[in-house]
Amino acid sequence: MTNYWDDLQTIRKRRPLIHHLMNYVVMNDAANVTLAVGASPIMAHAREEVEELAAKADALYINIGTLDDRWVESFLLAGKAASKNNVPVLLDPVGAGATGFRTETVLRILNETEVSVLKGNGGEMMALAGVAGMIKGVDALGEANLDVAEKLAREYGVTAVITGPRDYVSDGRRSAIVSNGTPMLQYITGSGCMVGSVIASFMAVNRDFLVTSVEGLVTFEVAAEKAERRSYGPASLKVNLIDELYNMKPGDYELAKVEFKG
Ligand SMILES: Nc1ncnc2c1ncn2[C@@H]1O[C@H](COP(=O)(O)OP(=O)(O)O)[C@@H](O)[C@H]1O
Ligand SMILES: Cc1ncsc1CCOP(=O)(O)O
Ligand SMILES: [Mg+2]
Repeated sequence: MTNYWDDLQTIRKRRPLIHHLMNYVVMNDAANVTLAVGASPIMAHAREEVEELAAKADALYINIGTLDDRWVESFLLAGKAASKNNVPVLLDPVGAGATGFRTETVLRILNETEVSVLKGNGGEMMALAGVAGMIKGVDALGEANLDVAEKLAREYGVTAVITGPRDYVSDGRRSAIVSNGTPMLQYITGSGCMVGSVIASFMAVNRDFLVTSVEGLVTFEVAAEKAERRSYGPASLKVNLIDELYNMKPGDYELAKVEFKG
């Protein structure tokens, strides 16, 4: 089912264009991570150009992290243009549940555009499933579970990806749990945003979104595990992580810890 290495090679060969509407905090890191896996990032959120770019991209990544009214207009314009042109969309609901504006914006994007993958941390995804109080700003206060991923997948017609110590993935029919990664990822701002860039790069070359979600999670997290061995703390982890993504080898995928269900 998953063919990590073949899909990574396809990314490196085709260099798909990944249009990001990415928050200001993580914009530079997400671009570097996208380049390191072999795809081609553009970070663009002006309403004057997002439709044109999203329509021609190989995947669209909407991350609401530093939203305001103008960004929201751009999210919807880009999402609709992508949907109309069969471009897959990944949505990261950063801080959903922390404010009404964030939750409402996520629900508008889900209702008005064709989102393929909804990826958030445990607190954000629990909030979207109707469980309040598990988010502080952009950080989760606890873990979710596979039932929540299945519920969200069915309710919104998406592949739901809930990140955390273990990642829960479901398309409503099939599910998977990914147990790679390292706790030190919690000390880098944007680790969730960056794994989104890797998943979006896989979505650009394979339309089985349960598979591409697992491929993106495993690629990012195995690279993080390797990077941690050479890192003194979070700052060097981030640098080493980009290097390890760039240097992924077929044998690295033997470290994948994935349990498929259904
Ligand atoms: N305790 C942990 N152990 C291993 N990996 C983790 C841990 N916490 C987070 N991760 C990994 O870090 C990345 C970001 O996840 P998370 O921290 O949930 O997102 P966010 O940064 O959006 O809050 C994911 O790849 C996730 O699997
Ligand atoms: C700190 C912060 N504030 C607004 S967006 C952002 C980055 C969030 O990144 P992540 O969701 O990967 O933790
Ligand atoms: Mg996040």
